[in-house]
Amino acid sequence: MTTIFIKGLGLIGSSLTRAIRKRHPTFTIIGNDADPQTTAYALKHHLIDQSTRELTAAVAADFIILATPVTEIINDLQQLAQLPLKKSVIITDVGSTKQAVLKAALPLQEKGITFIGGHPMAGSHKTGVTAGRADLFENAFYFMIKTKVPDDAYLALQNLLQGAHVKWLLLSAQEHDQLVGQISHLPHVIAAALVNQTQVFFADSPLGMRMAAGGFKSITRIASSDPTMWSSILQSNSAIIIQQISQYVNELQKIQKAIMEDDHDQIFSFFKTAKNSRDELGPEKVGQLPNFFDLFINIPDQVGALAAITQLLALNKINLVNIHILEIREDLDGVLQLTFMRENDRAQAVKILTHAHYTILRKD
Ligand SMILES: NC(=O)c1ccc[n+]([C@@H]2O[C@H](COP(=O)([O-])OP(=O)(O)OC[C@H]3O[C@@H](n4cnc5c(N)ncnc54)[C@H](O)[C@@H]3O)[C@@H](O)[C@H]2O)c1
Ligand SMILES: O=C(O)C(=O)C[C@]1(C(=O)O)C=C[C@@H](O)C=C1
Repeated sequence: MTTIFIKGLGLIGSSLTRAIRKRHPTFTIIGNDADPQTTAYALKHHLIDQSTRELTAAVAADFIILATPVTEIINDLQQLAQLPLKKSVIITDVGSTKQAVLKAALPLQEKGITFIGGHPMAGSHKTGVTAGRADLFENAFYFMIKTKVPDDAYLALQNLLQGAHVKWLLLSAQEHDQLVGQISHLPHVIAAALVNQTQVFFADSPLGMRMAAGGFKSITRIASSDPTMWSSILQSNSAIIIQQISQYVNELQKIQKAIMEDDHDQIFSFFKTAKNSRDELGPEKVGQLPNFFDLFINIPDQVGALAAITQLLALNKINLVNIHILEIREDLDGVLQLTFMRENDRAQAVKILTHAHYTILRKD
């Protein structure tokens, strides 16, 4: 009997358990998450077989998967080194930075325990167990970090995650952090900085940002990502990201200078060079953007208002992936973001909620 212990049943952890379940239905999955609602959901939907609040439950495992924010992964690797784990266990993580994680895994490796740093290059700005899906990683790259482990350990991990249908790529922790610093961490900093600067720009006319069309929304989608996760990522890849921010600021200064000098050729070449590179990437290679469908509605500032909406959707068998209150001020209505997996679910929800006299604000 193969036993998996997984800590962190959010977007990534629950997507992995879903993929493992598909390929290895007989494996026992023990789940650990700080949020009791998450473990309850995971049990109810058979994503895990047992839930536990204790890391010590990992001693029974053949595979341990750490899928919490990076700082927590680092913490757990240190704790795991103190436990009497199975000699044959394979430990892996999904954290978005790898040098700091590998450093924290050293005490385990010194004890002869196999640790393989991992990172699926797919995800979303959505979080939590309800946003997870078995096909989240399909055709995405999945980085594995080169370490001194028995060759068959890589194969065993790949076999475990076969149901995720990823493209495996082996690289060093340093190469990994440089690469994802540029193509993932820096873009998240830029998106958040742009939203913050826009917010300041419109400080006296708060409606300004709401006028934004496709351009602003495309470049800032990832500014909706989880602040806990992203603080953890930047703090564990600080030296690299500091350098990459400087190089980006240089690029902005170049275009600022060209505009100040009214240098048409420089301005044209700035956009032309970018267009050529971006066009080469092609939409099909841009990575996994899961098709989530958002609906924004007014929610009255009344006790039970949220429950009334979720009950209405549940009664009509409409599956919600995520629910998020965006604004709620005393005595004023708030904005509720409802996320659906399928466009049809959202269309049904619009019909039902309109019929129940809720105001639909927008669909994204
Ligand atoms: N979101 C992405 O796009 C993406 C992609 C690849 C890798 N990652 C990495 O995957 C990891 C998880 O990210 P996610 O997007 O699934 O986040 P998430 O917020 O959806 O899930 C994290 C889960 O961990 C739980 N958790 C947090 N602290 C905990 C603790 N101390 N003990 C037990 N459970 C705890 C949370 O309750 C939550 O269920 C992060 O390390 C992140 O860097 C994220
Ligand atoms: O699609 C998104 O929203 C993501 O941000 C996914 C994304 C990224 O592409 O930067 C985010 C963090 C990861 O570690 C890997 C993937």
